[in-house]
Amino acid sequence: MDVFKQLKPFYWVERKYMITSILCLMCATALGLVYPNLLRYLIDNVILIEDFGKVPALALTVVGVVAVKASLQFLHGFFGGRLGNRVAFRLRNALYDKLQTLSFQYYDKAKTGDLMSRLTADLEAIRNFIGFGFAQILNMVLMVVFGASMMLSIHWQLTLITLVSMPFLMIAALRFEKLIHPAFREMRQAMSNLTTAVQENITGVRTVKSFAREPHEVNKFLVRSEQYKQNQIGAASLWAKYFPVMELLANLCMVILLAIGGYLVIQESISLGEFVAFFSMIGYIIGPMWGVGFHINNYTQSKASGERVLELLNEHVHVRNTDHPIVLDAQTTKGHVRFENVTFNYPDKAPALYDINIDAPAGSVIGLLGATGSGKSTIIQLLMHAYNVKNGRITVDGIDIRELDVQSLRSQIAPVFQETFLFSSSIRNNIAYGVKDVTQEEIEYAAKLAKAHDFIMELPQGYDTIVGERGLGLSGGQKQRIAIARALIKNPRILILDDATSAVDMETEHEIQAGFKELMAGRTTFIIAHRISSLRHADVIIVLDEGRIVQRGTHEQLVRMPGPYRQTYNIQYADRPHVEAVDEHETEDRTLHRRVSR
Ligand SMILES: Nc1ncnc2c1ncn2[C@@H]1O[C@H](COP(=O)(O)OP(=O)(O)OP(=O)(O)O)[C@@H](O)[C@H]1O
Repeated sequence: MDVFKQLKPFYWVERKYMITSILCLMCATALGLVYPNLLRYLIDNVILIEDFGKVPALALTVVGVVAVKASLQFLHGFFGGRLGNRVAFRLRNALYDKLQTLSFQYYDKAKTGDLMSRLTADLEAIRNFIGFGFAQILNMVLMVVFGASMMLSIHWQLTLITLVSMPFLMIAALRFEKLIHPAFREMRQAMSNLTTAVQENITGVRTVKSFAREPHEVNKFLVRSEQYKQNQIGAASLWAKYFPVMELLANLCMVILLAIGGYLVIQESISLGEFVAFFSMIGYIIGPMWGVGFHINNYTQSKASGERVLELLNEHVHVRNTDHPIVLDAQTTKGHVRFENVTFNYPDKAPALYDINIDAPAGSVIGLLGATGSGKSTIIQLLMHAYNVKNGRITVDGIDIRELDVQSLRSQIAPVFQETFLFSSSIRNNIAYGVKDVTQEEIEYAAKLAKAHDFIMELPQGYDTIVGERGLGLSGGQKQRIAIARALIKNPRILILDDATSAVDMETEHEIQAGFKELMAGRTTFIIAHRISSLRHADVIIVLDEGRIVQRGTHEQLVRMPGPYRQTYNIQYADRPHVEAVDEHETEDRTLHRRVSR
């Protein structure tokens, strides 16, 4: 019950729906008791004494009771539905909010399929249980209490004899629940495997096709589909066994009742009316026994779902604001960035950065060069406060970024990453993603600077063209240019170009960079690139190797020094005369040389 205690804030605010729905169901159940009593009255006080004048009144009473009971059942469904949906709505929004606050560290390990199922299937299980399951369990208990008390009040000995097979019914139901519960769990797992296969296949369709792995994918799906089928068949055969057993035990009650009750009527120990009422009341006890397995299963499933939902809601947020965060003012922020003795490691890994010191005055351009895995992107991630720095500090305009409001810090930074993510929306919306209230002119201006305007205008619907999921339908370079326009429109103090022009050809890169010049003016810019041509104009170029800064200086300085920068330069400009003769350091640096050149 601890799970439901923790979920209380989500359903307790809707208690008026909950209480009304439960009350309606209880009243409907209580009204059900009127039928057996009417029957008893009809037989004993009307038919047996042939006083048929009372029949119309009795018939009208039945109609009235049926109408009221139906209305109550409707209200139970109506309020229960409202309750379930409103609780699910609150939970869904809370989960989505939580997903937004969770830090990069969480997403490094999170599984898409698992998160999706928490937001859909698990929420659905909770919605059903809170909306209906809980009331049904209460109602079940009530039916047994009402039915048994009434039967006891008519003839307690007959009640006890009739209910002799009840414990067996109960045992059978509980045993069934024990078997069906793991079967359901396996079925859900099999379903999840199946959907993961489909999801990965669709997402990676290009890889599948280009490696001609369709038969392998079909086989993989067949195996999982077969597993799901087996689970379904297993569950169906459990149900198939359950029903006859329950039917047998329930009918045993009836047989005992008919035999002993009939005998008692002949003996005139009970009246015929009482016997018939008794007979129709037995359903009040047998019904809940049938359902007990189903309801317990429903409860355990929703409890498991509740645990999964709570696990996500209670997930630790690694990067969060301090109690009194400093909000960066967009007007006055200058964008002076400093890294002071920053050493950083990702969880459970060796440090990705060692003792990094960078001073990037407002408006300067910093180039970052280094082999794959040397820590360039990590520097950028840390600047965006994606992870917490524990050793050393990073400041913006002299303020430690841990003191800054995370949102306000990130609103001053516009990144263009290696991999461009586009939403399945119009190109206009994709460019305007990071800002509110933006005009068409501003969008076009940004697109022109990013050299995206011309190709956008060539599309049949121009800026209204809907790009497919993750930007399918556009070339890598086109996607990147949209991403650059998206960063530009944000008008940030700090601009990050993380291999931003890697997907465009040299000529376009040249054009974009011409646009960058205008754009970078007055903004602190970090450029990560593998092409010297992208960062040769930087004020300072920092060369990284395995998390350490190994060289620092302007292009002109670095190209004159022996070391990885000059080697990279020589490789990339191989068709031009080498800057200087290869010296003795060159041989030592050969390994690094290969790594840097990528
Ligand atoms: N999210 C992460 N979780 C754990 N380790 C990571 C994570 N991101 C990067 N690393 C590790 O940190 C080190 C530095 O990676 P980083 O991405 O900063 O390199 P990079 O220089 O940007 O490489 P590239 O040029 O390939 O983008 C690598 O060893 C990498 O495996």
